[in-house]
Amino acid sequence: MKHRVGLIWFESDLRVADHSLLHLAQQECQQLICLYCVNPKWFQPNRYGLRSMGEKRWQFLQQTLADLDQQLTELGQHLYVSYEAPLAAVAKVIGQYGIDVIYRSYHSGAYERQYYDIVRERYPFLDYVQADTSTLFERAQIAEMVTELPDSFSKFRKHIEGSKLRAAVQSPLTPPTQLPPPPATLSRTTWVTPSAQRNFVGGSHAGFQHLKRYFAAAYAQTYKQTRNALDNWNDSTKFSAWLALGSLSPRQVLAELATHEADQGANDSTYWIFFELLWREYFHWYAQYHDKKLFAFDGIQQRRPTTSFYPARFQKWCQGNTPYPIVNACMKQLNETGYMSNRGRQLVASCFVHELGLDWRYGAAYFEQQLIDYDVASNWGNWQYLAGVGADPRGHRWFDLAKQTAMYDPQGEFIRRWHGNDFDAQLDHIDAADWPIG
Ligand SMILES: Cc1cc2nc3c(=O)[nH]c(=O)nc-3n(C[C@H](O)[C@H](O)[C@H](O)COP(=O)(O)OP(=O)(O)OC[C@H]3O[C@@H](n4cnc5c(N)ncnc54)[C@H](O)[C@@H]3O)c2cc1C
Repeated sequence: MKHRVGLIWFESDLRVADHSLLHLAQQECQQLICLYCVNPKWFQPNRYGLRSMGEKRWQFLQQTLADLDQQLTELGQHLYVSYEAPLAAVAKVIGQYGIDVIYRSYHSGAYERQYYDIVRERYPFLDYVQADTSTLFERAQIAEMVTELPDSFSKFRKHIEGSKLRAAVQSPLTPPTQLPPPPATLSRTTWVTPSAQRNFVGGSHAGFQHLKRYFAAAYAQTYKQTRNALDNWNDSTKFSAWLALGSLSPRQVLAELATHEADQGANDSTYWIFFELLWREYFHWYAQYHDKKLFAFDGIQQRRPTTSFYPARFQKWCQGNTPYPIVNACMKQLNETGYMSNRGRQLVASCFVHELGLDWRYGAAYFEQQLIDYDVASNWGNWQYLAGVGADPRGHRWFDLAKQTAMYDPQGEFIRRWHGNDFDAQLDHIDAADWPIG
């Protein structure tokens, strides 16, 4: 064996199937520690005064971790969860167990990458192995676009399609049959798994069941026509939460899509699922390419928006208490379920920036807290796009909320279901004593 004790540092790759690093660790290590760090920072107020890990997200993550532990147990391993800051947790494990190699998936988040870089600097004598486990492509397959990322999604997609790269996406790997054992002195994490939301249950087990069920039915055949609906479970795939935590890989989704196409036929709609996965793919490479600019007010455009921050407006938007019923309904849906449709996200983000004149980063931070499918690349990339500081060649997207309501909720059903019509008469409250100013 090449290594005595290996460390696999899990992050957004919480599965055992289609995970090349687990296969490597199986071949190379006598013992292995499977570590996940729950960063205490996630639960403290961030620069936007929000927590990055809201309650629904935390529930889904806990279910996912418990499921991963179960999968690892079947392979002779278990998941060791640390509640210390990642650098401290990794340092402790390295020191206590004499780690000589660290396996870690590439991450799209700049801060997650920074943790890893610091570890590498502090422990230059260890071996390090990285792999692309959360994208369709590995960096070597699209090397020219990784080093010179196209400035729009269309150019990226055309390159992938023009070079017929869909066929180059590798088939998902099966899980290893066995993993090297953990050191005998490594304590086992005990689990108290929170009960599940009705539809979204964290972990590969539930994710894979959902994937199979979705493609066994005919929903994908009409996906393109139904995907913009605001509230129905089967109108879009609902794969995002499992993809975000890596309990499903995009290659697993693509493989099931191909099987579906072989069984039930390929059409515009089935193609469109691949198209949407390419959006996800683009944002993942975009986040790695633009690094911390993903979080900058002026984005990648070096053009500062004319928006600002108004605490009362922000609070009303978060609560679904604006003069826009469709926005209120979407926000209440998000707060209650941890999910919002893609169309809903576009509408509430457009309202945030254009109608309410708010600094887009606060909206992105609120999504980060609330969404169970929060994904650093897709979230901040889409917000930049809508705020006009990202990869949108048109500059910005301003949705006409009245028109959109007529199109997507013509009978007002969605708004009624989520009480979008319950809002205060006034958006900005000005006390007479404060007026006129000066
Ligand atoms: C402001 C804003 C914030 C967003 N934040 C996130 C986020 O944090 N996490 C996240 O996964 N998606 C995010 N999205 C993208 C998209 O809204 C969700 O992926 C989608 O609604 C999830 O539902 P679904 O799985 O049913 O999607 P489907 O319509 O079934 O799409 C299939 C898959 O394609 C990918 N996808 C679809 N649309 C997009 C898109 N615009 N950008 C990137 N990937 C896409 C997702 O992985 C999705 O699961 C955001 C979009 C907007 C406008």
